[in-house]
Amino acid sequence: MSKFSFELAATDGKARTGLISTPRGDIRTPAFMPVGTAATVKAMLPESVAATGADILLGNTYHLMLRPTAERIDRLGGLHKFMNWQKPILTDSGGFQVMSLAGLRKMSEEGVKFSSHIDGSKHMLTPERSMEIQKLLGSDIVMCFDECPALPASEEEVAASMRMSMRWAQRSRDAFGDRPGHALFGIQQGGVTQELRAESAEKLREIGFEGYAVGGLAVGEGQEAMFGVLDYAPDMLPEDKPRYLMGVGKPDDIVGAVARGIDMMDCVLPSRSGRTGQLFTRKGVVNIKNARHADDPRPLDEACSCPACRNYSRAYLHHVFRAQEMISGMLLTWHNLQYYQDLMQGMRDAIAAGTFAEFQKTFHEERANGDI
Ligand SMILES: Nc1nc2c(CCNCC3CCCC3)c3[nH]c(NCCc4ccccc4)nc3cc2c(=O)[nH]1
Ligand SMILES: [Zn+2]
Repeated sequence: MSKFSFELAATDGKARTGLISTPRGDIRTPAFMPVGTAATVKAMLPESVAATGADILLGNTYHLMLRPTAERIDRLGGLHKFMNWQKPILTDSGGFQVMSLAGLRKMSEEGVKFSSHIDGSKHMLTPERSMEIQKLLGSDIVMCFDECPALPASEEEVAASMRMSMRWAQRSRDAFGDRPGHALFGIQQGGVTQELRAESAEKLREIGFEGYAVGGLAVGEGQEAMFGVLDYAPDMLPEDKPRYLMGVGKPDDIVGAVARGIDMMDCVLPSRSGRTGQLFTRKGVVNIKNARHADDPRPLDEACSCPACRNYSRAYLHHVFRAQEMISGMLLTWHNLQYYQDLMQGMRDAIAAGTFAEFQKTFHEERANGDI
């Protein structure tokens, strides 16, 4: 059983490119991780997700503990076997999803009591239970059980919440146990307050993790405030370990985060917006629902290698979207995930070549020119 390790290959300014090695395969960084909430990346076969270039995908403790339950997935051989994805899987710890999805929630030092948004059944998540669920799922990268404070929140509330998350991080570490080849990532909290971010980073370093996430962002603070935090927060985390920015984001958020030293990101945006007809291209977002595409014989993006761009016209994509045909979600999701993976590959190449500044310049210029 080989172990979990991270090698930096090159840096360009604060941007880094490297490789996370795990027993289930390597993850090229900077990496974008598609979200597979209910043991599926919606509208995609696993082999299609792999074909886009994704090295790792996300599973979700909250959804899977409710349905079909972690115990059932364990009995059936674990999440990799269950969903036919043999590469690495990272699972979030569930706390964030409880706060955004569950009904009737009761927070305490122990954890969170909540009722299922599916059938109203009662559940409890604690650091210990979250570690147990993620172990039953068999995920390769496990996230600490944390609390992400909802905005607006006073500095005192953010401080108290961060300190509870740090106590939960210790309990997560203690409950995780010794699992060679698997990783436990700590999650930095502290809102947009530098001193609180520093206190959180110090506590996480003391406990010691195989990777570190920047949490508590992309919760409505806006890109400027998020970048403001990213101008200092990643540097507070150990330089030789992966840095994971949770829940991000739009393509320009991603480029800006990589420029500030982030190695991994996840977001539902490419898949969710694919299903609503929002298509990401180098020149900006195309809304395929718009009538102007009805007679357009051109591909969406002639530079894209995905099936939607290789084999179909904009007119066809417009038609199947309007007709709400199932192939629409499949093609549009595939395109958006391919766009995100091509964006990551472009950044990995640029950082390795020392041309990341030019990459950023071209990225923004192409989008500004419109005419998509
Ligand atoms: N543990 C934890 N998770 C966070 C998450 C969930 C990351 N995706 C998990 C996947 C696992 C399964 C589901 C997702 C976040 N997501 C966001 N923003 C998403 C913003 C967004 C929402 C909808 C559309 C686009 C962007 N901020 C986050 C902060 C935290 C955090 O502090 N702690
Ligand atoms: Zn495409």
